[in-house]
Order: sequence, then structure tokens, then C-alpha cells
Amino acid sequence: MAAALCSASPAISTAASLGSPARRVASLLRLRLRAAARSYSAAAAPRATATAAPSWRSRRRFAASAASTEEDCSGADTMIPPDNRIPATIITGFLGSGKTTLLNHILTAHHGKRIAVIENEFGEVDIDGSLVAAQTAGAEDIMMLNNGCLCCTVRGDLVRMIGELVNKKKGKFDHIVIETTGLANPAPIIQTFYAEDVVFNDVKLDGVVTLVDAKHARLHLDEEKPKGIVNEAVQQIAYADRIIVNKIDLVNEPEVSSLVDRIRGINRMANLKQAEYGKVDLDYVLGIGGFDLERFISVIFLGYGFLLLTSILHALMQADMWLGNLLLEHSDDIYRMKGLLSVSGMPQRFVFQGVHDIFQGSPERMWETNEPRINKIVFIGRNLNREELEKGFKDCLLKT
Ligand SMILES: Nc1nc2c(ncn2[C@@H]2O[C@H](COP(=O)(O)OP(=O)(O)OP(=O)(O)O)[C@@H](O)[C@H]2O)c(=O)[nH]1
Repeated sequence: MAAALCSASPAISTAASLGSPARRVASLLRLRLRAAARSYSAAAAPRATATAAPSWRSRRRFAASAASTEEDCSGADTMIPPDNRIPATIITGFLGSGKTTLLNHILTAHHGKRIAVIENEFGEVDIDGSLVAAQTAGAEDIMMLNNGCLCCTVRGDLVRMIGELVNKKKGKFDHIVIETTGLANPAPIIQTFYAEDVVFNDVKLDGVVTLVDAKHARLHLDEEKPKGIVNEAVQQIAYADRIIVNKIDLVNEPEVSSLVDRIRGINRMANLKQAEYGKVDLDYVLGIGGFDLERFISVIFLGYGFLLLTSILHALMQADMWLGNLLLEHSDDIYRMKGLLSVSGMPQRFVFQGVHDIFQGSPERMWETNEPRINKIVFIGRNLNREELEKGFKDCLLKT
């Protein structure tokens, strides 16, 4: 790890040498290399600025704001601190797909976890909140986000609420569950976990669970939206780590399997289960652990990007550049990105994930002695160019 951390230093000094313009643009893309006793924070230019400043873009995409010294690289304290942050699960899914039903299942089951709930209700009346509150004594706390979809203004409320939970109730709950409104594109709420320090420092996104209504989903997935408007039902599936095709009691087997095919065309990397009334094992939805990349190994996406390459990356700066460029140019189209990297000089696996322009990564566990050192990156999005992605990534590999 020491060498890998050193590799971040040139990026930092290059950014510093660019002076204030480079620093000013540091806002959208955030790279965090969590390591012992320090963290690096890097950022790339917002899209508009970048487009207007090609000369800057061609020189440097990342500006890193944390200091690093040779001493940092001495390897004196190279253990990664345990990640004690509170896990959070996002439950999403279209209107009526069974989110509250699943939430009640979670809250009333015997798992020994103390759960704080954040409900996002569209409109004035917090119907879901009362449904949950009425049915359960299991929730440690129920908080309501009543202002509509989880974007812009409500995201600020969410940050405040999580901050309050952490400040006032830390130690009194073990897990946070957030139920989004059925009309929400979950991207802004997912981004909150990486973009907001108040949240990132104490809470980690454990996973996104998407409920799909076996009877009505097709209707919503097929819905044509005006240009520039996202189809929320598609997005909710695209962002999922776990998918629950719910209400299978209302349809026949061929209908379920054709829906599953449809879902697989949108997101092939999420685990999928069928259920009635959201009844799934709780370890399917809680304690997902985010970076479960082993399961991607046999994935090939049609129309979506997928990479599996066996080699070692140059120390990370080159990959920083590539990912920075990629997100500057394609962040609208990259819904989700997850990766496991084998970096030259770094004895740990480096894992990362991204949601549009937000990117977060850190060294994880050590590579095992006989473990093949592979690189895997999965992209979920639209209009992704496999050849371009593969070439960009291959250029970051050590030439042996
Ligand atoms: N038949 C059947 N009904 C279900 C199932 N799961 C949930 N329901 C019912 O479907 C209705 C909607 O379920 P909710 O859990 O409120 O769905 P939701 O996604 O929270 O709904 P919104 O908050 O409106 O987005 C309720 O009447 C549930 O009892 C199921 O598997 N089968």
C-alpha cells in the first residue's frame, strides 16, 4: 500500500502546481483513498467548466486536496482501519411495488438489529410513516422526508437527518433503512452517501434494494418519457444491488420469467429473488456489503459495458486520469460503476464504485498469496462504448 499511496502524491503536487484554477474546479468528482490515519480527496472539473477549458482538461483531470509526504509512504502504519461506519440500506421501487411491506417485514423480523428508518413520502401526508409506525415496535426511530422526491432540496434534508441521527443517537441503532418514494430516481440519494462528508464519515451505503411489482412493472418500464426525462422504473432497477420481484402471487410463471429477462437486460449484476409480500431472508437485504464483486465474474452485458482483465494496473495515477476523463465525458450515461483493481505496489485490493459523477474508492483487504490478481470493472448505463472502455482501461495496465 505504501507504494500506492506514494503514487497519489504526484497527482497532488501536479494539482497544486496548477494553482487556484485547478483547485476551483474541485467539486464534482470525489475520490477517497481511505488509508491509515489519512484520506485523500480528489475532484474533477464540473462538466461545463471542463468543456470550456480543454487545455486544462488535457493536462489534468483530478485536483487532490489532501497533503501527502514521503513519510506517509514509509509504511509505518499501513493497516487499513476497520470500517465502523453505520450501514444504510436504500429500499426503492415503483409506486405500490411493496416497499413498505418489505420494510415492515424487516422491522418485525428477529435479527437483533436496531434500525433507524427514514421515510420519503411524496406529498403532505406521511401515509407510509403511519403504516410503518402502526405496525412495528422494531424501529428505533422513524423520520419523515415530506417534501417530495429525493433530489435537490430533500437531499439537504436527508443529510441533516442522518447528521442528527448520528449526533444524537449514535450507539442506539445499528442500521439505517431509507424508503424512497416510488416516484424517485434513486441516484441523488445514493450520491448523498459519497458526496456529503457529514454522511460519508459516519455512514456507509450497504446496498440498494429494488422492489419490482411482478404484475405492473412492465407498464412502467415501457412508459415513454418526454426527451430528457428519466424513466424512474428503469433507473430504480439499474441502481439495484438486490432486486425483489414481488407480488408473484398475482401473475403466472411465464409472466415472471419474461419480466426477469427484461430486468436482466437493464441490470445483470444485481442478485434477484422472487417473493410474495416482500418475504425474503433478511441477510438478502441487510448486510449486503456493497463491494460484492465476486459475483460479476461471468457477466457479459449486451449494450452495457463490462470488463474483466487479468493484469496489473500502473500505480493508480493513470487510472485516476482515465476514470476522471471518463466521468467528465460520460457521467450522465454511467448510472453505476463498480470495480476491483490490482494496482502495482499495492498489497491490497483496491475497490471503488461510482454513481454518475460521484466516485469513491479505497484499499480493501489484502490479496491472498495464491489469489489471481485480476481487475474487474462493471459499468451500468446507456450508450456505453465497450471498445472505448476496454482500450482506455488497457492503456492503464503495466506493459510486461
Ligand atoms: N397480492 C400481493 N399484494 C402485495 C404484495 N406485497 C405487497 N402487497 C400489497 O400491495 C399494496 C402496496 O404495498 P406497499 O408495501 O404499500 O407498496 P409501496 O411500494 O410501499 O407503495 P408506495 O408507498 O405507494 O410506493 C399493499 O396493499 C400491500 O399489502 C404481494 O406480494 N402480493
